[in-house]
Amino acid sequence: MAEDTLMLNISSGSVQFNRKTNQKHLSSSEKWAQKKRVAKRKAAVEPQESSASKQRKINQTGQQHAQKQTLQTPRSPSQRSNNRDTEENPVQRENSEAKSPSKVKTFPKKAPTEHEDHGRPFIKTSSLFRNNPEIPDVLSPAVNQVKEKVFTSNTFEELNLHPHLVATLHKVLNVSSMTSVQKQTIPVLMSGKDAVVRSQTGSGKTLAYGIPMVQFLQAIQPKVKRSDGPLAVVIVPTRELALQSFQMFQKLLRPFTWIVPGVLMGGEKKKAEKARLRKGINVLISTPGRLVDHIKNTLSIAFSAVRWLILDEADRILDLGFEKDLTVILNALNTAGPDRQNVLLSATITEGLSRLASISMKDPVSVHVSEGSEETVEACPQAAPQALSDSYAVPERLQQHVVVVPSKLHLVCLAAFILAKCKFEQRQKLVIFISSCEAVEFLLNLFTAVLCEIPSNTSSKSTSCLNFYRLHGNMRQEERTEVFQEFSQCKTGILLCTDVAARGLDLPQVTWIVQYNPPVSAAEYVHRVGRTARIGAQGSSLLFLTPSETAFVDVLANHNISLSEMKMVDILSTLMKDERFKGRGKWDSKRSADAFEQEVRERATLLQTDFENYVHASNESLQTAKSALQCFLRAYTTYPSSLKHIFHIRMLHLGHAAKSFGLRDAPQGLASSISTNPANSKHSKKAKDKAKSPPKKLTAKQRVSNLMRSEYDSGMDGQSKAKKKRKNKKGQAEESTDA
Ligand SMILES: Nc1ncnc2c1ncn2[C@@H]1O[C@H](COP(=O)(O)OP(=O)(O)OP(=O)(O)O)[C@@H](O)[C@H]1O
Repeated sequence: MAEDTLMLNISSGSVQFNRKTNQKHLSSSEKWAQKKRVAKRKAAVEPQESSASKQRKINQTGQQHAQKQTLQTPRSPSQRSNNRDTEENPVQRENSEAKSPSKVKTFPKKAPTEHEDHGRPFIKTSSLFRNNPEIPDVLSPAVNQVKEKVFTSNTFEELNLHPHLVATLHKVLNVSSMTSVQKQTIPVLMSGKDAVVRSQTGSGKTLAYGIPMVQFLQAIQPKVKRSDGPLAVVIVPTRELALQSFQMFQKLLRPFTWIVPGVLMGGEKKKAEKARLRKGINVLISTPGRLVDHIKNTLSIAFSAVRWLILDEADRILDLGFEKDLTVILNALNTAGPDRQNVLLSATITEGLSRLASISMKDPVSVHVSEGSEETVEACPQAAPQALSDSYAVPERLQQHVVVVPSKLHLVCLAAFILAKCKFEQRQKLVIFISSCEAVEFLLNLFTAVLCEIPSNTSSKSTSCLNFYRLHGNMRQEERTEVFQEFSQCKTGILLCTDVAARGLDLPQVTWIVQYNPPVSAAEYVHRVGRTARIGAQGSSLLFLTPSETAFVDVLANHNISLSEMKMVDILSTLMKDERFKGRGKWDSKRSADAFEQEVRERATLLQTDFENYVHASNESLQTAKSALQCFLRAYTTYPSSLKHIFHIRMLHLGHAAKSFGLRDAPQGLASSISTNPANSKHSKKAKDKAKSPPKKLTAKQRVSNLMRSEYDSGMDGQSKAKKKRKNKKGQAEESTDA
């Protein structure tokens, strides 16, 4: 750790060193330090068995030198005992390090070495492969995976639909036979009943409600007019999903030009939306918060004609603490309208959903698709959703993997995986889930700079195949829409995103889903992986876990989800194909397995060095990395209490987590800044005062909700009260000027 601190100290002076230019000025102690760094780096990339004797020698020399240093600058007992990387109580450890500025002064500034083979400005990367927790074998328990048949042999002609609607399905939407969920849901909805629909991701739920709704609307006599206002209201949790559903309705309604669809969503100009509402929208698709905003502030919105209410991804809408918004919406609909049909849909039915069903529906029919029970349509089973909540169906052709990676190696492992798929394979489209907007931004910049760099000293092909995109709640709406459309259309690319993209999005031809940060629940796991293997297609997913998180595999098994293990070393060995990360020695493929592994480690270390050099090259990139780390840690504190035994901040090693953000050490004061208990923060008077007052306790649900709200700040319509107040005032002003 002492060396790490030294490096932080060097870089905080924003100095880029070059061995060639600095070497002749080195003093003997500097030369010694340099030798030690080279030796340590060598040891770091060698297999542990073969490097043992070398390591002993280094340790002996190091001990002698350490004695000298101790004489120069006294060190605290806690520092002495913490000199070794340890997994124990990392928060305490980080605090004790933060309190010891003397450690920083222990070493004179050193000229770092340059990597001999590739001319990288090289400072030093502490060993990636030492002091990591042991990687346990992951035994995914055998489960009876729930299977749902996607397609049926039944055609839409059998449903007695308007011929133009059938023609549109064939010609515009390219669909001919019904999926199982459509076969079961459409007749129920055409008979006028309410329904709770659960079927696996990518099984065609949108058309399952879209078709009967359009059939109903086109048949209304006299014909629907714009001035009738909304006859159908569709609520979805994210803006992208709102846009996607709107586009689907645009297609479906093509032959019925008198029925007008419209979308309302956060981030769009309210004034323009008000104008559209005044003109008249018959099928209104909206995110919850924005609809509530219009209910409160737009005079021209009226629900007297509403006959359909659809809550898509209904469990998510409830999860996010949108209950209040939903109550406002339901009250507005109930007081104004005639009888209407209510439909709730999701691939994951939770306790919350059945609660929602009870507040908003009348004798709902439960449609549940699963193998061997294609005809399972039960009337009024209020208890059924609860009973179903234990097992989730995932697409049959989805290959699910898990890889256990120590925190320190997370970054290089993800990078190696991206290179494996997008540089060395063809036509791969990846979606990578990350827990915070800041970390998405950070990784985008880092990967674009380091992985897409075209090396000047090799003749290797351009890495232009690495097409990075990003999607998260802190982006401007126009940018979000643009990225969503572009990524939908691209043949190959990598989307780095938060959970804003987890639900409902139908992104064509996605081949891999990577969960770089684990999801907050088994249900969210199901929705994330559901962005691939849609509508009977093939797809794969990879879940990253640290050694301390492997019990999450059992949580998934409890929902009948089984994963197969991928080995970290197999992912890292992709680096053997990339000449940019070639190690010191000449690599010969005929050499032993040990030598191969050593070369892999060396290359991984070089890649990590590149990341760290990029991060430490400027104060700006350093700050970005630090704040991304902080957001990652904050997100980590928000796992629900039922998963705290697996995902607890106390189980994280902050120094190792820092490595996964290209930082050479955990930033000072990190533990106190992310601590949920103010009593842990001993640095400021304010914090001490705070500690005296009892901490404000939030429930797990509130914490998740808060995180999600900030995550989806605009995307999920989650707005702070103050912001809402301001907006409401502005909205009222707009409304009065409009009117
Ligand atoms: N009968 C069909 N035949 C062929 N393709 C279909 C059919 N019905 C829907 N699709 C297509 O399947 C894809 C997935 O549909 P949809 O987005 O409605 O799935 P979903 O069940 O709502 O998924 P999620 O749970 O992830 O929201 C879409 O591209 C849609 O156009």
